[in-house]
Amino acid sequence: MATYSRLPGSVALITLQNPPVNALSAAVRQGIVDTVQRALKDPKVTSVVICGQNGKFCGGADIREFAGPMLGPPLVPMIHAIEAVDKPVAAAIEGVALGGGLELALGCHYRIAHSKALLGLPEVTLGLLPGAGGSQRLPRLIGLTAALDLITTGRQHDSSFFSSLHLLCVCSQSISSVCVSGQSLDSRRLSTLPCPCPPDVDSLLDKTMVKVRQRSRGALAPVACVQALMAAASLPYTQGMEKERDLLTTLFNSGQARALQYAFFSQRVVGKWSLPSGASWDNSAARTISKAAVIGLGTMGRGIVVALALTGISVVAVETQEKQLAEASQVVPAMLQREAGRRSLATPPGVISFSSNLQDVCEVELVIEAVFEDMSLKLQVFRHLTSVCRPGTLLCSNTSGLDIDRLAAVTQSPGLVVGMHFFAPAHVMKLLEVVYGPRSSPEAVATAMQLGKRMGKVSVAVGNCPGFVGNRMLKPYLEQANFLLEEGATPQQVDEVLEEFGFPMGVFRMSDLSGLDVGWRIRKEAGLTGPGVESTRTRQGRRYSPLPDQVCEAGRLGQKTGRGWYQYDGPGGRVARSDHWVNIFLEAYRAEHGLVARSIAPEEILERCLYALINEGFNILQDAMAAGPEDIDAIYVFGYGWPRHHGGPMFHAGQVGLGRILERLQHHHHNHPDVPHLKPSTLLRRLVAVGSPPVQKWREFINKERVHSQL
Ligand SMILES: CCCCCCCCCCCCC[C@H](O)CC(=O)SCCNC(=O)CCNC(=O)[C@H](O)C(C)(C)COP(=O)(O)OP(=O)(O)OC[C@H]1O[C@@H](n2cnc3c(N)ncnc32)[C@H](O)[C@@H]1OP(=O)(O)O
Repeated sequence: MATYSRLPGSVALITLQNPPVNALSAAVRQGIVDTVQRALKDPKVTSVVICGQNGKFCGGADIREFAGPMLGPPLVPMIHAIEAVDKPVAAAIEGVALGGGLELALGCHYRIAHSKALLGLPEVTLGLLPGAGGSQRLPRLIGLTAALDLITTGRQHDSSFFSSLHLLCVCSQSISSVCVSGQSLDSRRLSTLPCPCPPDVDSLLDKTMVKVRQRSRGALAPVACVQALMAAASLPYTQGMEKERDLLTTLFNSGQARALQYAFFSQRVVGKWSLPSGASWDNSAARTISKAAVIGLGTMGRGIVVALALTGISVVAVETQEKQLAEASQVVPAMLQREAGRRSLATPPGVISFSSNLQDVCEVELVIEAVFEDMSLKLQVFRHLTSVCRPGTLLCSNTSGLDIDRLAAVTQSPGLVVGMHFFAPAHVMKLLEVVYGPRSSPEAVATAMQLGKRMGKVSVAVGNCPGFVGNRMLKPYLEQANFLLEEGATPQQVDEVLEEFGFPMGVFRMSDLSGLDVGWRIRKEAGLTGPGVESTRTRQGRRYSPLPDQVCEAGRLGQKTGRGWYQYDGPGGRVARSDHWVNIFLEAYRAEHGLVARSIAPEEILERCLYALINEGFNILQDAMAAGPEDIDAIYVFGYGWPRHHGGPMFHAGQVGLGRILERLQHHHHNHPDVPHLKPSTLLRRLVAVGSPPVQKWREFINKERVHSQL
């Protein structure tokens, strides 16, 4: 709703009220219409100020309402009516003015903002465009060039940025004196102004279109944003508004908008974590950490040190290898300085001290072990930590998939052990998997989750199983990609299909980037390859592709060696080029194993890679290793490059249709009975059997099934 009050003198104050961000719900819009009418009718009122309750102007249209029928007064005519009134109306912006909130402010005649307020038009991140006149008014106020950048990226800025673009008036006169002076409002109505364009407007629009298509492959909204701004640059306001409405209608009805809005809410749902034990975000107290330590200063460890220091935590950075320590003590402060310069930090960065002595962690409250991915080494470190740390210190491991409970078992307080699985580069990547073992205490989980939030991460609580959630699902995906090579595909073909779907990198380019030896080492540890293991295509009772092992054995470890599934300009090269060696190698491999190459359709490539991954997601939900589909989807969007406009693997399954996913998995499993990952999960079958409920209902369904022991 919106409340009306009269300030001393002749100013009417309208306050938007819809906690927590005063989103423009039907009730708020109705409140605005009613209170503006009241102000207009009151002869004593000569000017109007619109503000938001609790220090927040407005977070935009109420996204929750997008799922249902549009009720209440529509936004576009409401804003237009405000712009048209003959009493000056000012938006007084505190906190945020985003999306429809900023569009409302653009319909006002004046805008005043608190220096810390954040403003922007982030609709593109929700698969939309600023559809309440924003795409037409903003360029008329700040010019086409600046508007293109703001609207196609959805970037938010503080008020000093917008003051410099003259979006805000630094009011030397009060609103009431504007009225008293009888200044005409004509020039304050943005819809009446021409759109300032640079001389090379066509080239600017063309270049922006190319850029947005490259940046977010397959995404509709950025393209529609450019089209709306083309209209602003070339058409009168009324026709521009028609174009805005048409584009918005198309976007609204697209699956992409639904996917992006789901992604917005799933990011928030995962913060409200719960464990099978009943412990949850609202019943578990977190400790506030001010001193931490990181053990191991390889790539991951260095990033973690920086991520911690950026939050103001002081860090003891330990590395026992002298050479590595010397290098890290040069590199890490520079990384920290660079990162601190990029962000506006609320507190100064924490102090980092470097040491080669594990004893130096004895005073810290939390330790993150980030040594080599080797269980015996990690066990050794945990044994040592439990003997040198103060009782009560939280011990965390950055393992990417090893058993947290085995590490906990060698400590004095297994309840204080959790996994904190960062993604490289750890100070940049948004995802953190917080892994709870059977003995991890709610306090330890809550502390790791809160620490992740402080570091600006999307933290997701996951259960302790090999590979946790992200890497466990990656396994069948990689496996299918390798099988496809055996059957006749090339790395480029597979990668192109996945990149066309929207992944920034296909599976083989991604493997080259991460280093092929990572998986090789894990497979050796699992006894799947290595000396003495027979070179067959069946291992440990299931189909196995030795292809990636053989590529490693040829000394091709990916970008770092200049050769992998592709060739590069040299070790560390970035540009992947197809390599004749790989084609010859694949042909020889197929000949050796009596395989006849066939032409494989892009649909089969996509289905086998994605549906195998999705199927594992259902198994993970069934095993209660993730609390709900939103957790899996957030992990894939924030950690594995899953295209956000496809929502996440589980959301995508719902959009494709669970029946269809089941049918295709059955088909592929029938063709490949020795591949267990293609066998449809029981949960998927159960969901199809009850009519394929929407993804938002799965959590409830799974919990009920569990109670009735159906899963
Ligand atoms: C069928 C064809 C029809 C076609 C025509 C239809 C015509 C319809 C006309 C529409 C016109 C379009 C209007 C406009 O252009 C569209 C928009 O405005 S879209 C919304 C744009 N705004 C945003 O994207 C802002 C999103 N929010 C944020 O970025 C952040 O929440 C924040 C505001 C910066 C605050 O951040 P934090 O303090 O960190 O808090 P949280 O993020 O955790 O949020 C707290 C709480 O609030 C909920 N929430 C936030 N914003 C909204 C919102 N806009 N609507 C609803 N709810 C919102 C959030 O989910 C959290 O909820 P909780 O998890 O606590 O339940």
